[in-house]
Amino acid sequence: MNALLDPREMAEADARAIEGGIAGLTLMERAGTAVADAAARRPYPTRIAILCGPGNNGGDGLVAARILAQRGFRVRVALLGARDALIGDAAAAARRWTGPVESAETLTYETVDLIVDALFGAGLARDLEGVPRAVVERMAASGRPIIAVDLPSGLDGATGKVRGAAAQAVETVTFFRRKPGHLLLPGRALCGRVRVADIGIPASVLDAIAPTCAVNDPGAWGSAFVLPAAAGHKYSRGHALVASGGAWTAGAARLAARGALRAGAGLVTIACPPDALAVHAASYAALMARPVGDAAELGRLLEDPRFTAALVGPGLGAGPQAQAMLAACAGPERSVVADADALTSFAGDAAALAAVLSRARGAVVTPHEGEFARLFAGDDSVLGAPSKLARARAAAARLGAVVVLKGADTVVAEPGGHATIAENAPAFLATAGAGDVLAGFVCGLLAQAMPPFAAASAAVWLHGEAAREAGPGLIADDLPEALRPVYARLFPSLGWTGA
Ligand SMILES: NC(=O)C1=CN([C@@H]2O[C@H](COP(=O)(O)OP(=O)(O)OC[C@H]3O[C@@H](n4cnc5c(N)ncnc54)[C@H](O)[C@@H]3O)[C@@H](O)[C@H]2O)[C@@H](O)CC1
Ligand SMILES: Nc1ncnc2c1ncn2[C@@H]1O[C@H](COP(=O)(O)OP(=O)(O)O)[C@@H](O)[C@H]1O
Ligand SMILES: [K+]
Repeated sequence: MNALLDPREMAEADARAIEGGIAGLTLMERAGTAVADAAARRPYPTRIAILCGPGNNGGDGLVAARILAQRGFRVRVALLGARDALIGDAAAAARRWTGPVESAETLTYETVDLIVDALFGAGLARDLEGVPRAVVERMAASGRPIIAVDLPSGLDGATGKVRGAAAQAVETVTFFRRKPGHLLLPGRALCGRVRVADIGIPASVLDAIAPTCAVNDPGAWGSAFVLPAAAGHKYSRGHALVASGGAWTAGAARLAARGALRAGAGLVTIACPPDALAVHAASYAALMARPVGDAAELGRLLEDPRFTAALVGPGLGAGPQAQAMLAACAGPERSVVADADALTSFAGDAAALAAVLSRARGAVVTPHEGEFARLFAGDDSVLGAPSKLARARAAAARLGAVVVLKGADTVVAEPGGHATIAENAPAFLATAGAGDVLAGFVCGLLAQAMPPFAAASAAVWLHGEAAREAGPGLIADDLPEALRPVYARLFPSLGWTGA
């Protein structure tokens, strides 16, 4: 698992490494060396200004300054605050810097080729105001390339939000593990390229910290991924049901159904109003279609226990009918995915949605920000949570279900607080129907009995990879097809031998 550490967990990792016998100053020396290496690799960075803050982030900058000066670069150090106010390891790093120290407040950039931003890192405690904010804003306005130490100063490592001001970096050097703020927008965009430097903190410190947030990649869910078994048959791979709207809005369900089938469900049936039957039956040979007039008929169809997962929402139309369809799908034998109109049907009434979902074997909801805001309207403890990560976690706890909060930085969270953050979705994935395919991927994985949190995370990652595979210009129809080469790479990496 590729853990992401919030600043509190990172401080604990530092502390545990120090308890284990690695001096804090040694960690700082390695951190500063990694920053110096990154600066030295930039094209022609002969004149480097290093802006150092009052804490250990500034200490890293002072170490980098010394090393770069030793390597022959023309280095200027500019400090925010008084030199004799530095304490601990940062004070020790300052003693090892024998050159002049300017004031960050008055620094000018005419003769600077590269800036190292070592003002604030994990210790950012409040919004930047006054002098620190002005320093960051002038640095940002200088137009010079900036290498950020740990985080662009002013960026909150836990939330990915800018607290007052932050300067766009071309590169960010962080230590040991990335933080949620490196992946959550706007943080991800502000960091530029992120390098993770090994500063000698042993990975074993993570056993005690037990981080609950991870990068969404196969390391987060690969062990739960269900590979086709030699002795399997189509029913053992699960039967997914996708509820469709009428003939005019049937495309959404078709995209989802095709996604579920490509994701590996053994069978996929579209349940649709009779007027849409012809369009579904004629569209895609591998899909089955069954006419279902209302929720009661859907319930009767689902008396067949071989239906292992159901998706309700895409193209369905919001209202009591969609609520009843979702309720008909939620049973102890079956996992459900509630998307789109199924979520809007419960606008402002998340408790009612939670009650329905609680009857399902497993439940995943897949809102985009608009659906999320509608569903939790009036619930400030969810909508007012400090980050996208915190909102998704609060929503998952409220619903007792896995929440996929979509966007360029899709967060998947489960009620216990575990979460993944995606970083592989290309911007061209924002296209009509892409969300329907994603819901279908989730449903297809749930149908194969993959646990909901793993299934939802895997679906989001696969969706991003499929988009990359399809490339710019993609439309939603391309996504299910593009899953095949993604699976062709993924399966062997998970130990599948083709048997
Ligand atoms: N031993 C360790 O803990 C290590 C820490 N490292 C570095 O240390 C950093 C964390 O150091 P610190 O915990 O000292 O924190 P920072 O150096 O990030 O910031 C803390 C300082 O900034 C001040 N401050 C916070 N918010 C402010 C605001 N809005 N306006 C004005 N002043 C503000 C605080 O009063 C404090 O003086 C990491 O980001 C990393 O760069 C690395 O050297 C690796 C080892
Ligand atoms: N800027 C972006 N970069 C990458 N992926 C994005 C971006 N914006 C949206 N997405 C993804 O595109 C999909 C859009 O889904 P959704 O909003 O439900 O659209 P639709 O209802 O048209 O299918 C989601 O998976 C979302 O995560
Ligand atoms: K910084």
